[in-house]
Amino acid sequence: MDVHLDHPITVIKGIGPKTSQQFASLGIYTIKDLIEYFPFRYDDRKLSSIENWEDGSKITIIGTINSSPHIVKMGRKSKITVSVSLDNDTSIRATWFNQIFAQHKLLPDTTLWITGKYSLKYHQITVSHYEILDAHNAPKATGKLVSIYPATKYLKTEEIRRWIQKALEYSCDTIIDDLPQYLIDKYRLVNLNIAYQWIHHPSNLEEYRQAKRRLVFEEFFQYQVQIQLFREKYRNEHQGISHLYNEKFIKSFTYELPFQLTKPQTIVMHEILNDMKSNKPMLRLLHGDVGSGKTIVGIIALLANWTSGCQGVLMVPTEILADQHFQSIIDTLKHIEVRIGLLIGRQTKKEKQIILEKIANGSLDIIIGTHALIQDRVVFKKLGLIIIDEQHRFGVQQRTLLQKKGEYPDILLMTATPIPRTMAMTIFGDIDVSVIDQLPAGRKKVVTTYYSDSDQEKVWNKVQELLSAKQQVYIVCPLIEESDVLEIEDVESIYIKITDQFKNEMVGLLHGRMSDAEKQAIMKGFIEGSIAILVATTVIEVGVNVPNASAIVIYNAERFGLAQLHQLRGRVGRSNLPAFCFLLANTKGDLAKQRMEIMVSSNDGFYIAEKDLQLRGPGEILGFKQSGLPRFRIGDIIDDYKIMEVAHLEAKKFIQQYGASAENHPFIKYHRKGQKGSNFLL
Ligand SMILES: Nc1ncnc2c1ncn2[C@@H]1O[C@H](COP(=O)(O)OP(=O)(O)OP(=O)(O)O)[C@@H](O)[C@H]1O
Repeated sequence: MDVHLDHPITVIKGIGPKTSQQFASLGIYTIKDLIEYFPFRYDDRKLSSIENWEDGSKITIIGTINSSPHIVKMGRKSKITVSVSLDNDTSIRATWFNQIFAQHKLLPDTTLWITGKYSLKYHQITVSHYEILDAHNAPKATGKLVSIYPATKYLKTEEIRRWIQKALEYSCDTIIDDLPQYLIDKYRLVNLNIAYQWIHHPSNLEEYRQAKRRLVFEEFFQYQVQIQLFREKYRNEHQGISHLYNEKFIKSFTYELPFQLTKPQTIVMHEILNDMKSNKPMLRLLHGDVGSGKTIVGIIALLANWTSGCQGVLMVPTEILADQHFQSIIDTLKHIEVRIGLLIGRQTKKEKQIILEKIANGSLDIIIGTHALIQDRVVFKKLGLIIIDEQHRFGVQQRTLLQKKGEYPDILLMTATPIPRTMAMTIFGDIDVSVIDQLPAGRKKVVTTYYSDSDQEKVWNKVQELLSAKQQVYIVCPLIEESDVLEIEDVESIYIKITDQFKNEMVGLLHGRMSDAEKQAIMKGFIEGSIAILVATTVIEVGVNVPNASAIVIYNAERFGLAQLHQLRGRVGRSNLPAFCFLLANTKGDLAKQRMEIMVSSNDGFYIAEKDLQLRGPGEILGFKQSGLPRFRIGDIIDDYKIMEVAHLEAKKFIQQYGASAENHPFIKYHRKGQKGSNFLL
């Protein structure tokens, strides 16, 4: 039987219901899914010649056991040691830790491959992998670069490797390479079949590089064609709503604001209003550093939308933010008769029912909410504008579902992720991008300093001084990635310490495991000023706006990505008050010190992200990793950005050449079938 890439993995002999279920938990259903489950690293298990053995390095040898195993057991721990003679008449000691079950295999005269860490002092190898030499079969996973896959409790990397090998054997005759030939020639890409073989079993680094280059190009090109086609269609083929908004009203509203819009805010506002006026649906990304004043621009768009007789929504990622925006929008618009509603998960069934009815019969004009807005039950009378705040926190499907609740409504995505404009345009396939690149006048730089643990006294003195001046303070607890439970223990113990230290102040505690009602009560207290100190985990990271908070203390700052520290720091300096950020950091290493220095020297999100990138290596900065930029199977937007640029340009040409029929090109069609649909902006 011919096996094709879109066949289910169960066509492979040996994959039964149990294994296929285990693969399903990794999102693997078809042969293609399996083959495209790429290794995340390679273990170099090529035979190492003795002159290259260095203390502490990983080496691979072939040898024959020449002693009986010496076994030491300590409770559940164990150690097996044998002597292994090598080709050159010397011997080396080999030690296995905690592999007591191997003792029956490690018998004298057994010849085996061994990979492990070499100790010069003891002339010993600590075994991480071994394979007994089999006269009939080549070694399976040694003597070469060995691919290592993300494994699970049930599917070990060896097993995954074995099934992928089978899948490659089954399908190698039927794999069709339909990437346009001119691209293969122009970029000297290796054939798809070879790329699959090499990515799983490279003989050397060059094969790996060539395979990866081909597969990344393919992935990015296909992504670019699809999003560019989508955008073309969304913008050009569909009639959107031409908002005939009340220009005079908007003008006088902006005039009466308690502050003057900054120049970039004004420019961006006009860009958005022009899009809204046009009958093409808007699809725009509004990008601005923390605290640059994106929200007011969003509010103006919502008002314009309302004056043109449509409903508008603002969707935000957390209930804290929804509450906050709801309150502040009501406050900003208190002299206007616009009807504003809130829809969030915490509301009772009855409350929700009332809101849903009002949304459906058009008696609410602006609705602020969380994911709750996406549910089927939410039906709008006339949805004209969607604003999504912190857009990267939403999945693509969620955004699409919201968009389908209207007839090609205008869409404005807002983000503070520090990605340069041209990069955003490339990555998102020429989406329109607006940037607010200036903070409101009068904003002072947040004065940032870092302290070692032993130096904390100074920080708390300054905090006391600010509290005495009736200002408020955030205290952010260490980031503990492995465990929510530990994080809560930490935040609670810091809360007790702070309560004890500042006996005369109200201290609030906020973390992710609290109930929504508790969180809301605490946030309300902090916003209204009855709580002076807020001890919190990173739940306050995005969007929280309490202008009277003038200082933020961040524990274990060295554990955070700089982009994330910048976001956190953005919680202060949101008014004319002088603002302070105190980083409590363990800066023993040079790198940690350098990173803290960057925070001290700059308040510019782009600059910080760039520096973090340089210092920690591409793709590693938390801000980027968490930012929800589209994720790919093999390509990495940051590491492989050059390929993304090329793919972006080639996709543009491809669409020009083929027009709308581009989506029927076998290459695009084929991939679309296999596409899991998670990579798209919309
Ligand atoms: N032009 C302006 N002049 C003075 N203050 C302004 C101006 N524009 C906005 N503000 C105020 O600045 C504060 C921050 O604005 P906003 O919350 O919109 O920032 P943001 O860009 O959404 O930031 P974040 O990404 O951190 O949520 C608010 O208190 C807002 O009222």
